[in-house]
Amino acid sequence: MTLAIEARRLGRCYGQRWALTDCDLRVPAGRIVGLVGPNGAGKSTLLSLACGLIAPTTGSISVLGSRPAATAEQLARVGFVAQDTPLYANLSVAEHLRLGAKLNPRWDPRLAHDRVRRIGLDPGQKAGRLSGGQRAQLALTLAAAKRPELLIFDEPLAALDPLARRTFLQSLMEFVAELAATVVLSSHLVTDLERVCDYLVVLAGGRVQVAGLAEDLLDTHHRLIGGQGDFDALPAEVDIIRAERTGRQTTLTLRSPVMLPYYGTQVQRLDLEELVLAYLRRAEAGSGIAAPGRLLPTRS
Ligand SMILES: Nc1ncnc2c1ncn2[C@@H]1O[C@H](COP(=O)(O)OP(=O)(O)OP(=O)(O)O)[C@@H](O)[C@H]1O
Repeated sequence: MTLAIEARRLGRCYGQRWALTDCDLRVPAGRIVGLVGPNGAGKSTLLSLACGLIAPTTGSISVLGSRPAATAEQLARVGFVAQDTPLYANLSVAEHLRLGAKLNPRWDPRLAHDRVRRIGLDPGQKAGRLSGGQRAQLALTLAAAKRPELLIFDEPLAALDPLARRTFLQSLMEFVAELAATVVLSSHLVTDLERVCDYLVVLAGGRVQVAGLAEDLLDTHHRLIGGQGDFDALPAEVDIIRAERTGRQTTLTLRSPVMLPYYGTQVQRLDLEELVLAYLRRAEAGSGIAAPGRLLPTRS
């Protein structure tokens, strides 16, 4: 399997503070990847490592099979749009395209010009006068016209209103279909990304909490609702992500690679938001959940 990003025991420290710890990831190529996590989770740090803007403190990362930013050719294979869509305020849209053509060996002028026309940007307009949505579209155009194999966006939706978000994601999907590239998008909210992402990485507290194909994650995570003693004998391979008790009722959110044959309990599927929230709550609690035998009430 071709990997877009492979990280092994990856860590990054700023001064005394670890922003990313023990990160193991194998992100397959050809996917639209959602990198989700709260403020300070380490998303920008991971993406900056993937682009070669910063170096690992521990472990290693490879992107499309090579060390990030190792060569000019490797740089050309990766497009990166940092947070706040950095553009030159005093340059016009057309000047941005000319600059892109000069700096990028694989630049596709047709794609860039067609796209600017389609989204109705005035080529003479200075970037500093564009709206947030227009800036995001210009940044997307510049990154895509590089014809990268991997396109990375750090929180591209944060400054956009709901309509601009939709338009941006729609444009992104068009580009993805045209470029056949792997795309990584980060966000605080999985709801921003769930319509477009087919692979999910949840980061919290500088650690990867869960990663995988969205459909596999949905197939292997469930909520079980039952009474005391209903869950005494969970299979060993079950990972309890979250346990809540109200009165006599116990609700477990768990990951199980096997079918759960529990009679007398309700088994519910989770949506992606519920799944991500369960992992974020577990990370916030700081510990992970104890092994089932220790956590669950014993049958009397
Ligand atoms: N250049 C830096 N110097 C010192 N600490 C940093 C630096 N960059 C990030 N950090 C710290 O590393 C941790 C992770 O930050 P990072 O920006 O990677 O998280 P994030 O998930 O992208 O957050 P946000 O969603 O708020 O942008 C935070 O505690 C942050 O304060």
